[in-house]
Amino acid sequence: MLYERLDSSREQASTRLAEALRERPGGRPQAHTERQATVTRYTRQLARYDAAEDGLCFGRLDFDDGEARYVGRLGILDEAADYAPLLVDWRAPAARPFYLATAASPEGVRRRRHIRTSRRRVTDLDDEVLDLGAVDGRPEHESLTGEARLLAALTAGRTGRMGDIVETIQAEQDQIIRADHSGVLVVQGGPGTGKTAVALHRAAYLLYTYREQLSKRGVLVIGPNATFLRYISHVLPALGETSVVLATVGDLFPGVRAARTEPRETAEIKGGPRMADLITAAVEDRQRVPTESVEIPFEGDVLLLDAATCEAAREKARDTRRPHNQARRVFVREIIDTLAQQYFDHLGADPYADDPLGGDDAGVSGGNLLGDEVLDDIRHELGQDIGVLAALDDLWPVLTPQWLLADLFADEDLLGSAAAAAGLRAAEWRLLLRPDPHGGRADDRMWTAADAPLLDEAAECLGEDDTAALAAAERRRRERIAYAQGVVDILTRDMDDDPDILMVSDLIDAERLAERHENDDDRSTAERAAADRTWAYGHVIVDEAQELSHMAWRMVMRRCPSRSMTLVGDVAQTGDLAGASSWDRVLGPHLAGRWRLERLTVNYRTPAEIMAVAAGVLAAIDPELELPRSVRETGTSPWQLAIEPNELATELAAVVASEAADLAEALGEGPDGGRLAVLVPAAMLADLHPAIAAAVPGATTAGDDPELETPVAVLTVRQSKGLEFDAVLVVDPDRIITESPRGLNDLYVALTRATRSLGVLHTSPLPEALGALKPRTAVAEPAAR
Ligand SMILES: Nc1ncnc2c1ncn2[C@@H]1O[C@H](COP(=O)(O)OP(=O)(O)OP(=O)(O)O)[C@@H](O)[C@H]1O
Repeated sequence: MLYERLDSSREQASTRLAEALRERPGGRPQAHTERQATVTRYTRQLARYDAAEDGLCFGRLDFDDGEARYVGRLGILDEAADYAPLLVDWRAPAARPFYLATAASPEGVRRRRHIRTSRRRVTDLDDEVLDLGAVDGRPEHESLTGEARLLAALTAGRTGRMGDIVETIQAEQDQIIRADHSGVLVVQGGPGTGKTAVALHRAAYLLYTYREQLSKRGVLVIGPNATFLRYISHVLPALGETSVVLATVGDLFPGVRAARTEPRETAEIKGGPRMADLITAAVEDRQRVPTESVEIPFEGDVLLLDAATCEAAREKARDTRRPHNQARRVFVREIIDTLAQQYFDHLGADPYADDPLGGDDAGVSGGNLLGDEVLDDIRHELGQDIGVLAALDDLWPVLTPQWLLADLFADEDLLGSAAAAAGLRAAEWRLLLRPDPHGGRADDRMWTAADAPLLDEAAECLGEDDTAALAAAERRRRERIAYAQGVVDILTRDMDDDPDILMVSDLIDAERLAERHENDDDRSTAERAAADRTWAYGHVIVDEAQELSHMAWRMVMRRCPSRSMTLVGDVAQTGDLAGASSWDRVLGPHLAGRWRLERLTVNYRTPAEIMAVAAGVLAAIDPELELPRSVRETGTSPWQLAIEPNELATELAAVVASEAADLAEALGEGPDGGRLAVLVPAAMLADLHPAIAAAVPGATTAGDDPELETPVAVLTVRQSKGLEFDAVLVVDPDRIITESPRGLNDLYVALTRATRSLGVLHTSPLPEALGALKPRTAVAEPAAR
């Protein structure tokens, strides 16, 4: 019955969409906008219906009073019966007991039923009876909701794409998903505790609950890298939400692609708080006062621009406290006024002299023979004069963020001067220098992820040179008003002057009518937001938030002036040198204590046997940090295998082939078959990948943009952040540790990526923290298998 309703809603939406698309809106801008809104509305509806197709209804609650309530992926009402709910959207308050009711606190629920369907057929039911009196055997984990269904979800093979968890959200996760959307919520949780899942479901919940508000401003989800964003990109569409912007920090500066990589130490410097001062100083350094007077040829004469005039103009411009490009208008006006006066005085005093500026009598003749309009004309001429403009550009150039930084990083003098003002040592700022193949000016592919926050900071200091844009906007506004006035005139033309008739012009005047048409923009909120650096999002979610640098936080905060944010992460997993070791320390400068903390404590991904090994590494990072509790055991111990250095590639390839075969046997091949990750020190990736690729032909992925849906992925630890696999092989943990000052954190991340099995292969002695690992005795030579 529910599927029949879904079909009929879908049909209705398709028909309306087809009608809207056939419509010819004609010349009226409003008709065009209305048609676009209709198309968007029905396209979204259809996406929502399609997303609900699998597992439309997945739960049923039976209450003590005999009421039965069905819970599913969207809400369906019975129009024939007073809009009684036939199916409750999982995000609606009425669905909450499905996630929260427990035997200890049943909230009136007698039975919770998990319903599994496959292609519209019910394939399985799990019942939980919450009435304590009626239960013989109580569930093993009292705190788990829908344990059987949950464990089935957790032990299923990985697919290389993250899935949604609406059917099995746990109580501690539900609290966070539905937490009040105002203010900053920080969610700290160890590996596998569902931080990413919770963050994405929270986005879906907020869009459902505050749709009106959030669909206008949009929701931004920030993740650590493009591979991760691809991994999570299906979750929100599967929940029927398509209007969220997914981005890395490197994507947040529109028009720039962070295509280059750089040493960690350089990125660390770029992420530090002193960079804000460095950029302010770099901008100030571009507001110059000449050491000697500048000679400017003008109309056959020579004007003199002295240092004192420039200094005074610079002070006036700086006093406006406007960004550089906007304050420039004041600087230009001051200089041109002075030059104009100089020329005017000279013209009026002695218009026929050969050497106008040299004479003692220049400008001192008392009254000027010429009128003010001449002075205005001179100003105008000076404002167009190439020589004057060149001098102004030299003293206070119009700058884009890209030009500012490209010049700065390419020029030792500029960089050294700004760095000294910001308190950077030479050894530090020299890391920022880069040889510039582009002649000092920016190419949009020359930037790194750590540059994006710097470009954003520069954009704040520089501001837009909006003179031309303001003039164009004013011109467009006048055109719109003229058009709207025409509309009002036509509508009121044939009406009598009867005071009892309400005229259209009584209701709306041309100016207001024009304003209504101002927002003619066919792009979706997400598209407009992604293209606009100054866009203020309605809510911002940051995943792997521990990785963000100080400068990145400054940029992210600018994207969300309302500070309605959800930040999820784990300080024990910080790999970036500029990242966080404590939330307090990292968020303090931006939020001054105005944030609240929630914790997730249960690890759904990693079995207890693997977490026992990871526990040693966590203790080595910081004994105070808490290990999340694993929800299940597999009975399989992680293992270690010592290998001779010169045999690493061959042996590793053989182990990979045998593990991949085991996985395929256990989980089958194809899209739902298992996924194996080989996590290697970054310096060894290029050497090891070919041997592995040869051992499992056609089944591996590696490189800058790995394809996670292939059976075997060879990755650096950094690339594996936030991801998960059925089986994981970690290569040379000792080298992973020494590759970075946060090497132990990296190792902790690597060890906690698996849902089933973990093996560690090493060519040097195992780090002490991995003492609990047992040798791989059970595994024979691959050839013998
Ligand atoms: N309530 C749940 N029901 C089913 N699966 C869940 C649930 N919570 C988490 N999971 C699964 O557990 C795995 C780990 O979740 P997720 O990646 O969100 O964890 P995380 O805390 O972000 O991990 P990490 O910090 O290690 O990257 C995912 O496969 C997720 O789907």
